[in-house]
Amino acid sequence: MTTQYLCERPAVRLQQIVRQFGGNRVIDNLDLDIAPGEFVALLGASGSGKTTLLRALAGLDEVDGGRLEVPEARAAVFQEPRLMPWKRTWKNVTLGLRAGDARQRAIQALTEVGLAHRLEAYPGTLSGGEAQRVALARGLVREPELLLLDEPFAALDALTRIRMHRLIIELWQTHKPAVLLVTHDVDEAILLADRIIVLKDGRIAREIRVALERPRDNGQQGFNAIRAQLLGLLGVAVERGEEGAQEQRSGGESFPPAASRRALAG
Ligand SMILES: Nc1ncnc2c1ncn2[C@@H]1O[C@H](COP(=O)(O)OP(=O)(O)OP(=O)(O)O)[C@@H](O)[C@H]1O
Repeated sequence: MTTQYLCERPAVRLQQIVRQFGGNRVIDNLDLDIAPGEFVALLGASGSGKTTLLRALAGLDEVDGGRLEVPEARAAVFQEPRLMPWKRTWKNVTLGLRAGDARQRAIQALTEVGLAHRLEAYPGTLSGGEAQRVALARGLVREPELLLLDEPFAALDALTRIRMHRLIIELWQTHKPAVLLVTHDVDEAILLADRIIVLKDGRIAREIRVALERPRDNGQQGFNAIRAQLLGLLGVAVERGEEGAQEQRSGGESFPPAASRRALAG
């Protein structure tokens, strides 16, 4: 499948990307454009190549073929915050920045993620959600044109995850980087993304544009239809009536139906 070009100068342009391990072709002639400021979510079964693709975009891994155009200013946040335990919070944020106004910039980024009061704390004293916000601040401080997120909310409890969804949208709307979010969570993808890409065997199986108004919630009209479409594409059977029934019980975003909550966790 060939992705249509979205604009003259995309933030990301992948052409015929190939990545293989031994004889196993994990990314298979993949084409993808991401527009500046676009929020794209990547869904797919375990082993479909999501992390491999994200790591290539982050510059953490090579590709074996094809052409990869990415902005120099890019940052990645992973499922685990990857902080240096012996460095204070603000120092973790400034790692790799030139001195000068680094501390000021760290304070600003930490304030944006609601952690101005934790500047001097060591990572070991932070909650999981706080540590992940530090990781986000460390990304933000680099003013990335491309923000790569590999299941950054997966290890958090449901309420913290909801707060993080709101925060990420707020930060995205302020800074407008292009975002590529790898997730297993169908509802998370619909809540956050402009476009959802379903990856299968290292290829794009389908793209869905999410035209729902923001702020979004999973009770919104149109949400269920997109969810059903995605679950179908992902091969997750949902019993007739179960979706609606669960949604009525839970209401709001906080407790999405079990079928879509991490539907694809491997
Ligand atoms: N360094 C490696 N060496 C060998 N095989 C690898 C390597 N990295 C990834 N693979 C293989 O590539 C395939 C895709 O892996 P990848 O981690 O990209 O999938 P994924 O879609 O992110 O899966 P998950 O949802 O479980 O995280 C898997 O079959 C995996 O075993």
